[in-house]
Amino acid sequence: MSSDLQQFPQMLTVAGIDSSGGAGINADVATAFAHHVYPATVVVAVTAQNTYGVQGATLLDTNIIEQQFASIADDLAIKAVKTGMLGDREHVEIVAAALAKYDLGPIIIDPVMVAKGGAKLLTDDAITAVKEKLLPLATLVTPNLLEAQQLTGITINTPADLAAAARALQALGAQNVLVKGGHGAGDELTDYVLLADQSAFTLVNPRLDTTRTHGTGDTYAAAIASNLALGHDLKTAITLAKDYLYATVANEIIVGHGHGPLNHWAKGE
Ligand SMILES: Nc1ncnc2c1ncn2[C@@H]1O[C@H](COP(=O)(O)OP(=O)(O)OP(=O)(O)O)[C@@H](O)[C@H]1O
Ligand SMILES: Cc1ncc(COP(=O)(O)O)c(N)n1
Repeated sequence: MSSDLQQFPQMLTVAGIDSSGGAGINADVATAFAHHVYPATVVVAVTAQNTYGVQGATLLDTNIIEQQFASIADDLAIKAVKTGMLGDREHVEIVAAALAKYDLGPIIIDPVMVAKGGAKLLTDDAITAVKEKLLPLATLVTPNLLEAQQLTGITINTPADLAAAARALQALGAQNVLVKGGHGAGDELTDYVLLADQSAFTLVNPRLDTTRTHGTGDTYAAAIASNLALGHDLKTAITLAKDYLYATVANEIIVGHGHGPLNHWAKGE
């Protein structure tokens, strides 16, 4: 009986498709494969974009989104799930309801709001739904600095502000918090992690002089989800994901003419 066999590690990404292949579901699938994890996908949005920016976006009908969740939950053995671009309030609520309904393992919420080129990927009125419906389900939330400010109302200028914003995100219901520092100033980028047991640590790396950073946030969260699907604890999953992400930025590939995609093969194998 196949059900008696050990299932290959499986993760799920719930996000948008990027026609140019560098961000969203495309980045998540590439990241999962690089980790030898099998990726399933719930497509929420289809975007027309390239390395210059986002030219168009369509959110899918909510029925087909619910059906995708049901099809996957009926068959696969998902060990971790991550969300990315969800578009608007209605889609945030549909996704939150599905995440609450099915057991898909730890839930990583990447609260994607704005693309690198500046295009809005989440409507303003959806931010309340993210706070009220999604964050209480989050094993880990992974905002960048701007998203952390939007979600908490705290302006982040100092390390103390950063810690306060992370605590505020926990108060909103996220068990663990990773605030990404890619939008910070200076030669060093600092990610701040606050774990459920109230311990905190930072991950610091040099800022690489490159514009090829399309999909860094997606790749980071997908690598964390992949590591969790492989059985790592959360702290190890985050630390390994950060090493992987850095390698994907450091080992450039030349695709497109703007904010190019990452090198998801950077770690070899
Ligand atoms: N130029 C760079 N050099 C090295 N690391 C980088 C660089 N840019 C971003 N990173 C790393 O990528 C991670 C994600 O950064 P960022 O804060 O930009 O997330 P994000 O805004 O969610 O990403 P995205 O714009 O893809 O959604 C961080 O850990 C950051 O340190
Ligand atoms: C479908 C989709 N999801 C997420 C992003 C964010 O990635 P980035 O900020 O690197 O543009 C994106 N551009 N497109």
